[in-house]
Amino acid sequence: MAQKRPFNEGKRHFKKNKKQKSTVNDGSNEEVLLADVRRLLQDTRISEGEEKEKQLPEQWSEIELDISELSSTGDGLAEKDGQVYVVPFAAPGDTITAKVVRHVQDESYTITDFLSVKTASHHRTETPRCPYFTQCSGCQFQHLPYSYQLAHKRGIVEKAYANFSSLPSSAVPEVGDTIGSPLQYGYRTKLTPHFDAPPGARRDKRQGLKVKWEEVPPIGYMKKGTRKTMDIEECPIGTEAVQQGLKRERVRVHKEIDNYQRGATLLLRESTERVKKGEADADATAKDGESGVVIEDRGEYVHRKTCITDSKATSTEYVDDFRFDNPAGAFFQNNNSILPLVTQYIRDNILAPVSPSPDQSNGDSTAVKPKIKNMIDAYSGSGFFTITLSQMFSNSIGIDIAAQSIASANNNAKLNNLLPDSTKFIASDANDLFSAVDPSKFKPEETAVVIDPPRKGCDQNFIRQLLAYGPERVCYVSCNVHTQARDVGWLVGGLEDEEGKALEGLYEIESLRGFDFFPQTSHVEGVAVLRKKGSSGVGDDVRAKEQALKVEADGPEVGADEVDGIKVEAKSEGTGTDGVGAAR
Ligand SMILES: C[S@@+](CC[C@H](N)C(=O)[O-])C[C@H]1O[C@@H](n2cnc3c(N)ncnc32)[C@H](O)[C@@H]1O
Repeated sequence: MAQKRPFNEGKRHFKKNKKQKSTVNDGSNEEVLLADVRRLLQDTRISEGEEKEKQLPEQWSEIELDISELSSTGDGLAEKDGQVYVVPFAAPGDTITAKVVRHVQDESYTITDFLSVKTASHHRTETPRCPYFTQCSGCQFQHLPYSYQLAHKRGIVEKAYANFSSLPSSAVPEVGDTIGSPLQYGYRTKLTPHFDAPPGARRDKRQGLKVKWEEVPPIGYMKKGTRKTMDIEECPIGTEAVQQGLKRERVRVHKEIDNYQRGATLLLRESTERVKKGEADADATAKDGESGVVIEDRGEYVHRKTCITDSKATSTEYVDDFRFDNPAGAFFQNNNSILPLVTQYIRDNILAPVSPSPDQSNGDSTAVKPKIKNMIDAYSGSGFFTITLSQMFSNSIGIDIAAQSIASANNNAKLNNLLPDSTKFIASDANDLFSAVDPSKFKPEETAVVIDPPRKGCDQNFIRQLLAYGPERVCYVSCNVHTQARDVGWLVGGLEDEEGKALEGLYEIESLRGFDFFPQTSHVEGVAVLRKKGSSGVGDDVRAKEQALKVEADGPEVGADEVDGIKVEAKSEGTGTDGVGAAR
């Protein structure tokens, strides 16, 4: 049983009804967890003014906890005596033996380490495939059935909009079922395990000495709840080619460790060679079993999959029949198996809904000419959405701050036979985009905007400019549904301009759902489709904005690049880093 003593002896602990902190948030794990903790505490909170001395278990003591729910960060939550305990690798209904790690005094919650399951929940039905599950920080849900994971992720999207959008519930539609990943293990096309320098390496370097490796360090991922790297020999969420790459890289590092002067992050990125069956190089199939090559039968093609470890080498991925070539170290979506589902979903939803006319009773709505003919893909990376959606639009423009990604995007447009006068890419900060849009060429009522920013979401300035431009439709894709909810909240409910004056929101949420890009983890990719409020035509307010934008867009600036109605400052540098799954 847990030993108890007054936490922080001598101090009185009150359950306060204190004013909650601002929810203008950064979508960090801590903030998301806190929202769940506060909501759980609301049910147990004692009335204002009432005092209670809180007895909290000692640090590092063992306690038993009854898990009542899963947080949006993937942890089990247990409430006990007005304190919430955060327990990794748990399931609602479990009784868990856990170790107390840290009390977060001001917010009445305690971080614990998972030790063992005392009584198993009926949800705990799966045998984890990974031997490191419950130690490695990468996966949270290998003990839970996939249907449960998907339902939980729907709840994450619901809570994100309830906690972080600042919208009334009436403005948020029912969240759709989470679309599952066709592959639930063996899906991840990129892994980045790392190893640390030996103790004293910095001092040796400062003294000009060669770093001494007494032994090969652990090569893997962070151990849950620590800053230590744990040795990982296999990672079953990686694709077969990537897992083989992990084995080879481990052997190589073991041999070459003395050549390293510091710790390092290893890159394991799948690359695919597509060969038509029956054609000359189809003897590729004969290479099945060849070390490092994984053969996949893809109908009329054979896919030969290998693992690249040089970040500058080119990796190739096929999404349906679209081909994407990227430097292996650059950002590209990591779960290829779900990408055809997400692109098809966006194709089905991005245009204003069109009702088939009576002579189209077969439901073929393609004969109805949609009024939207332009697409702007802000945060385009190497063109994934621009290219997979471009056939739907007369003009598509992708913008990304990373010049390297834009170079790849231009190359990818060529590889997919897209015409340069209809699909273009520009290296620029998305924040500069809408102030430079010429609405006479890119009419807002004829334009849909796709947004797929990094985890931190959009800059407020970007949102203000998007509202000023006012495209007919917006499709917001995000690997962080909490910052997405915040940003969508501004697009729907408005925000302040730079002088603090209220800017009205222009949109309503048409649909909202998650896609499970990362099975076995608590991550969920959100897709929100927005339409202009009451839209079918162009209102006076939009016409006024068009007029204002025409004035702003008058005359090219020095050094500006003009591409068919969009004038932007070309940027020569960018991050180009992977914004997803920092643990790997
Ligand atoms: C999550 S990735 C999405 C990339 C692309 N949509 C895809 O699916 O491959 C986010 C992208 O935003 C870009 N980015 C980050 N900040 C930006 C900014 N201020 N303006 C334009 N692009 C930016 C990054 O370079 C990265 O390519």
